Amino acid sequence: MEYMEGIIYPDSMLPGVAPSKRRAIYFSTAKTLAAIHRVDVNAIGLQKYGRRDNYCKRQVERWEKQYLASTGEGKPARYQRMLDLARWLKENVPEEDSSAGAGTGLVHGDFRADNLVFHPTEDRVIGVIDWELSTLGNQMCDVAYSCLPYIIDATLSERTSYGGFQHTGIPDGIPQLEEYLSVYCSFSARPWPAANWKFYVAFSLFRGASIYAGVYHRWTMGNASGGERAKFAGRIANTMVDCACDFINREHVLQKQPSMGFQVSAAPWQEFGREQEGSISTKDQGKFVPSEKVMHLRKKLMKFIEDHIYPMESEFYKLAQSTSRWTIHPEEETLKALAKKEGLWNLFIPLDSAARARKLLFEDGSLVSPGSSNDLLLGAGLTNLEYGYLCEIMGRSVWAPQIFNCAAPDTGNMEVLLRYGTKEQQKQWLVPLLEGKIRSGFAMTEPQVASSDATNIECSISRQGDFYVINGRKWWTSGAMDPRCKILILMGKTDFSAPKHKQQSMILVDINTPGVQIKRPLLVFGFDDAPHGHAEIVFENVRVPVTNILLGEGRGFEIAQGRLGPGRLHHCMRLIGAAERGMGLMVERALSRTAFGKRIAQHGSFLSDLAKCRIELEQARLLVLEAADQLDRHGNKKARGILAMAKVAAPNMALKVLDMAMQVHGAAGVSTDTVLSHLWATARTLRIADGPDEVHLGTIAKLELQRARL
Ligand SMILES: Cc1cc2nc3c(=O)[nH]c(=O)nc-3n(C[C@H](O)[C@H](O)[C@H](O)COP(=O)(O)OP(=O)(O)OC[C@H]3O[C@@H](n4cnc5c(N)ncnc54)[C@H](O)[C@@H]3O)c2cc1C
Repeated sequence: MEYMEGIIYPDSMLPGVAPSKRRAIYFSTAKTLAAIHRVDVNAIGLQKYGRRDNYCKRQVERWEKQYLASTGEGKPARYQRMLDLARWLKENVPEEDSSAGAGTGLVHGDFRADNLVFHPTEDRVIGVIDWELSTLGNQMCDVAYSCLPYIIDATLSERTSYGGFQHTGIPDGIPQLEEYLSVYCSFSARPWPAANWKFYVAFSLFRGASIYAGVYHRWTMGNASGGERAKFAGRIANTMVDCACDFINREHVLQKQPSMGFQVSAAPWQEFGREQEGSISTKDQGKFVPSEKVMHLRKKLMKFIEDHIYPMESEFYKLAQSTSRWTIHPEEETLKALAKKEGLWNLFIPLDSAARARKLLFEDGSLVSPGSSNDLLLGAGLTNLEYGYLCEIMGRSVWAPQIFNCAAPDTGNMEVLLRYGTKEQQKQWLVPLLEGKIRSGFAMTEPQVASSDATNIECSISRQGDFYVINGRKWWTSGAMDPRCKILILMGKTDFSAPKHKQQSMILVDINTPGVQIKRPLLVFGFDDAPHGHAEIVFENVRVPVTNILLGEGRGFEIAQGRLGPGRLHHCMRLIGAAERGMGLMVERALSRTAFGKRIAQHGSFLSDLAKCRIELEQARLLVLEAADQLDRHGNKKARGILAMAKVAAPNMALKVLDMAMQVHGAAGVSTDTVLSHLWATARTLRIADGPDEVHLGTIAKLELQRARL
């Protein structure tokens, strides 16, 4: 046991808690119970903690005895229906109770809302208290007991009705009983409990009644621990008995199968796992089967995002919509430190680029980055294909990539410095970028010319002695509004008279150089993407040292090719993740919302649209993985056709899936109350940014025609 700082929700209706949080709280409760039930008691030395078999039989006898001891002559009145109930229970103990096999193990014994401690800011259980009644035995008793709020409201107070959610209506956001049970079944790998549900619920009410009868008895003697509220315990005890008797007499208590379009199969845990991972698995053999190492990182990333980033999203948005929007949320830096500690850092760096930087920067031992191992700074030694499986996960939240130091445009800029930077340029700019201490921008696009054709760029870079002087206007320089942005890679012309593809150069510009004027942040469908932003910037007689040129004058196109290949693919990978998130939210909504008498998930039109989304998503994923594989094996130039295909397919697919997800959410979908609209807006820009669709389609068609001519 240890002290845990957290929240306890004493009322299972969760008054004052937002609906989305209520849902998360209930699902976390179900997962926690499943986790307790999955504990291998032998492995932790608890095999002798109790007898596993005949748990219910023994429990009914024990609680009947307790009841008899708390009621009768000279004590509170004994209720005949309670004794009838005990008899019914003894006669109806499920057969499975007599064995010590599946479904038996660690039992908490008092698993209810106010025995759970939740994280102070995230909706997940961090502690389970009050293990006084724990033992080994039939775990379905815990499950039914945890479902009692649906059947009865047993809070101690003076009321006439004690109906549970099934009587009063489910508070907004709290899942249906069926959903709650499905989550439990999925996470515990237990079959759907319909067969003996009547018994387990009746037993839970019986046990509750016996406990309350004891509380009431102690109150009559003046020593109840619950204070004055204990005076209501007698009445609740009898209400529980009545409720159990009614329950037993009901024809239907739980659907035979979980409906709502999902089936709990023989191995629901595995099913759930597969769903969570999309089509990715290491179990099979084939071309796109990630290694154990990659799968390990993937799971770690997923957990990190679920545990640390999803719960912070609304906080990040709140700051980004406030008057302090252009500042960094302190938690962002904390999470970066945590990600680094967990080895989830700079994963985008391809093997070959890491090798060059390692040689230039670290081999002579002159440069050791304080607090971080050099190997960590240069990523995990992954190929583009391997990174594909990970980058996808980061795409699920617009806030995630930067936490792992894998956000655009920093990744592309680091890639340029890794591949083409001199030792001095690397020391000055690459190292702090790798460490996540500064951020960067890429300034190519100009408002006055069609910038999808970079030969149009007009910004001039002219040499004057030991300096280059830069004049021009750029816009959509992403990340330049970020207070941590210190360096820009600028593309401009060093020689207007040279052959078309030799006029351009790239140069490093310290954002604080005199003459760099940030004019305004641009908005994407109203999103300014604070605190990073997309800036319009004027460069007026900006003087930078000649040593800031990258690779040499006239080499801008050469660098652009190197920068854009992996960078483009990273966008595609993230779009797969954004679409996966959309799918998840869409399904969750469709399963929980009722329109015209049935769940949205039960309407035929939804099912066919959902299936089509899944088909398109899987198609796009395969294309993206294939492109990454070809990039690894053949390089940028040879892989340009498939890269172009992925770049067209991924945003179009993501837009379709996210649009459908928004549709299922109704008006909420187009609001900023869900992440969908922001993910959609970002996906829409990627039909333009990093080259419009038409340019990529042109590349694909050109290659196709060339092939026909060969
Ligand atoms: C959110 C966002 C972030 C961005 N971040 C950056 C950044 O960090 N740095 C940066 O430099 N730029 C950035 N950009 C700019 C982006 O790269 C350019 O918008 C893109 O290259 C297109 O250039 P353009 O806007 O000048 O469109 P134009 O070149 O004017 O093209 C407009 C349209 O013309 C059509 N077209 C163009 N070429 C063809 C063709 N060959 N065949 C048929 N039709 C064609 C297409 O429909 C195209 O959409 C960003 C843009 C957005 C929206």
